[in-house]
Amino acid sequence: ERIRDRSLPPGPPRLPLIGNLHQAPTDAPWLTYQKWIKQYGPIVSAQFGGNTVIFIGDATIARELLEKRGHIYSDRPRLVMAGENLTKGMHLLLRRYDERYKLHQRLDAPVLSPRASKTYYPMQDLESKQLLFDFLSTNNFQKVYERYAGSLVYSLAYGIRLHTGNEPMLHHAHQVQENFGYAGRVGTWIVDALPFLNHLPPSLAPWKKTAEKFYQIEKALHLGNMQTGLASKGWNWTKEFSKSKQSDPMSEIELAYNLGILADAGFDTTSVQMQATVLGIFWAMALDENKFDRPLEFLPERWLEKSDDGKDQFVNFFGHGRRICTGRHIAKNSLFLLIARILWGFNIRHAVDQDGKIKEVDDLAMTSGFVSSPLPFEAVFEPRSAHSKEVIGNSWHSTEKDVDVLMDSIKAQQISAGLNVLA
Ligand code: HEM
Repeated sequence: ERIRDRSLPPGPPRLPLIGNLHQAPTDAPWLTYQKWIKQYGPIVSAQFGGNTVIFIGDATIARELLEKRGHIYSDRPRLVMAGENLTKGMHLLLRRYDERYKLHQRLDAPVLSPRASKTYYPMQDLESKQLLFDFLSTNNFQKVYERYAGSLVYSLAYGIRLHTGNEPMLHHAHQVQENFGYAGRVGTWIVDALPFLNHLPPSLAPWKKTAEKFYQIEKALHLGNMQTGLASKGWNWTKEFSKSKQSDPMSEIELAYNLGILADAGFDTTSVQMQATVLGIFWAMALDENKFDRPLEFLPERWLEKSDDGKDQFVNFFGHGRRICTGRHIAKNSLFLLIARILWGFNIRHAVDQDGKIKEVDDLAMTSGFVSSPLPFEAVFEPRSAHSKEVIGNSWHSTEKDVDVLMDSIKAQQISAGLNVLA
């Protein structure tokens, strides 16, 4: 603690060399960071091995720093295991904020703009009709939502629909996400705390073997999907990107990773926990008692009136500034359509046990890692009436389901909206 840099914000006491590494939480880290923010104030610093991390727990400060001064705060720290050994510098989320990152953003931007995102309605319409139809026969909502999200981005990126949610490709993608989460866990890899150890030969650096195994699994997924995308009949992002001049300087594998990361970011996104040197703690900001009355209560009406009480409330659920989620327009359109259609078609109830007693749900129980989602719980989806059941069935059976036809209709829509379509 004596060696703490006095110019840094306050934070928990440190040990020599390792700093706060021994306190690095592997489970629900946001709870520890929220505790530190309550104890030390809205800007907290901690030292994880060689990395200094600044946590921000106030929405106004986060916007001030991460948006208005985004040119300084858009970089990522060095993550040797996840960023270098596993993804070989090709993971968009972990890329330094440099010219190569900007090239990737320029490649993605035309298909993710608000105007382009609007044209994806035919795919969102089809997938949401299947989602409602699936709810007539199952309450397994995790799987139903996941199939929706996966099928939507895989159709857009590669022209691949996921009909059941049991496809081996989805299993492969999950394995990749899991490996990435494991490689990115704070406090797991000594080489993240002491990067010079990465110069050791593989025989003395066992983590390199793990990283290489994970790399091969991921490479096979992205390259295989890109080939399918290029061979598919209809329009898709793979074809569009391969015609873009932004992809000229990229190798085949770099382009495959760009597409793969984009697609995978699009379907396993319950909440993304990014590593950064300056990290906005959404959990603390969204539950800030100074800005929200009774923050843990479900009071949707709190959003109906724009707050004029001077409290700058947290609304940045997709991140801040230059590293903001680039798929947010697609995500918001999906959420609007799904929420409206589900509420129109279904009553959602607690599950009950054999004695008819309600099975309570802990709505704060979440998985930990880069990507975090609710721990499994049960719920019951019941059609609101015989009429809604009939409409759901008829809409699903009569809708166009050919992905190539739908993707070509999207392309036609983009052309008529004046967008520059290359493929
Ligand atoms: C409700 C759904 C979604 C949520 C809550 C969400 C949230 C986030 C968050 C919090 C980040 C990190 C921002 C940061 O680093 O500060 C992110 C990044 C990202 N998201 Fe999303 N996202 C969602 C859907 C999507 C979809 C559908 C796509 C793709 C079609 C997507 C693509 C990406 C990409 C590519 C990044 C990395 C951006 C970069 O670093 O350049 N996301 N998302």
